Amino acid sequence: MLDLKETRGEIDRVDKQIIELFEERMELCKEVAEYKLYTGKPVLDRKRELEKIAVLKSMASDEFYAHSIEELFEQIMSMSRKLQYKLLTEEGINNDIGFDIISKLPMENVKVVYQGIDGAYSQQAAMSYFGDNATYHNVLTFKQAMKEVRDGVADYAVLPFENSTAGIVTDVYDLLVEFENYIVDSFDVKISHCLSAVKGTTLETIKEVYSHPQALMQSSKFIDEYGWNKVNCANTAIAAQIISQEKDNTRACIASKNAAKLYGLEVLAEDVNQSSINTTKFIIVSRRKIARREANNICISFEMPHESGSLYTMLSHIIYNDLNMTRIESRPVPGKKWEYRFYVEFEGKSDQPGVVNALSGINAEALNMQILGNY
Ligand SMILES: C=C(O[C@@H]1C=C(C(=O)O)C=C[C@H]1O)C(=O)O
Repeated sequence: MLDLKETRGEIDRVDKQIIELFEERMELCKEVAEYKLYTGKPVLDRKRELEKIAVLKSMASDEFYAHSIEELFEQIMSMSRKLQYKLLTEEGINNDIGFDIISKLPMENVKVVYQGIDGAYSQQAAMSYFGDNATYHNVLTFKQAMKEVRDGVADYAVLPFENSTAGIVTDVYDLLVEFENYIVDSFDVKISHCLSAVKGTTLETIKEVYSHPQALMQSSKFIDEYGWNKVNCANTAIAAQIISQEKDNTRACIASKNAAKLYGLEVLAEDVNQSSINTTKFIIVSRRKIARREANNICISFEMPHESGSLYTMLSHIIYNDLNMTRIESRPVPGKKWEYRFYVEFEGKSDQPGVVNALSGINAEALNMQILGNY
């Protein structure tokens, strides 16, 4: 029988050679990086990589090894690119992610826009964040809020980003890519929904419930128990306004207690959301590319070639630079069937070397990378 210790000793000897050769290869890659630094040639040369892989695979003695060699060299070349991004970053290339670092968001006499009407949760969120020294106005769509921020009509928009029960607010995710505005802060608001209707309505007379799709989802258990139809509205407060105008006791709405009061409705049931920890994360959006000094979250979006392993390759930049990923979401790419845009959030600051390395790597290797904010 073979001696395990002896064979392992042989493996150790081979591994030492692999390390020496790997380091020798990486030193050569540094020379390539230097060449690229002077010529401005991009780090990634996928054509060269594919040619190399084909040649290396043809040197393998069987199919199994050919496959392993492909994986191994994909990794080795990925390491070599990461080293090159790091060197270019150290030389000041790709360093300027362009955020102005500020100590505090300007809050005095600012114009704040929210979606919905009086009594909307977004209004409540906006007022709790900016307080009495801001002026507030509302628009009917998230897109209009984004436009007003872009055009300077408003300094900030306060938009819902994600709910702990119903998940992400997909329209807001899409708009963050469509508009060149930036997330500058985020905060949580505890949400408690009420079922409200005009006087004379009871749980027995109701047939339809009006609200925003998110609020309907968050209260679906309660609504479905009674078998009521759900009717989508642009906003919970708009739903309350419609119910108060229609004066029809087959209809009710899901909205805040505050909205019920504002539109003269009676509250028939409180806290109808299925989760008692129902919370919505709101974001503050600005057209200025600013980041608070203590901001420690970065959100990016990118698309990728439709190839096996491409998401893995993108995320490897985050892992390699020791960054803690806190969110990953995907949305369909407009006009492209079954292709997705990814949204990745990780901890870090825009001027941190590891962040700069990761962003330059993803920017070079993904399609349409955008930094959505450092908040
Ligand atoms: C080293 C280079 O940079 C990258 C890494 C490669 C490698 O490690 O072999 C090949 C092509 C480039 O994507 C190069 O351009 O030669």
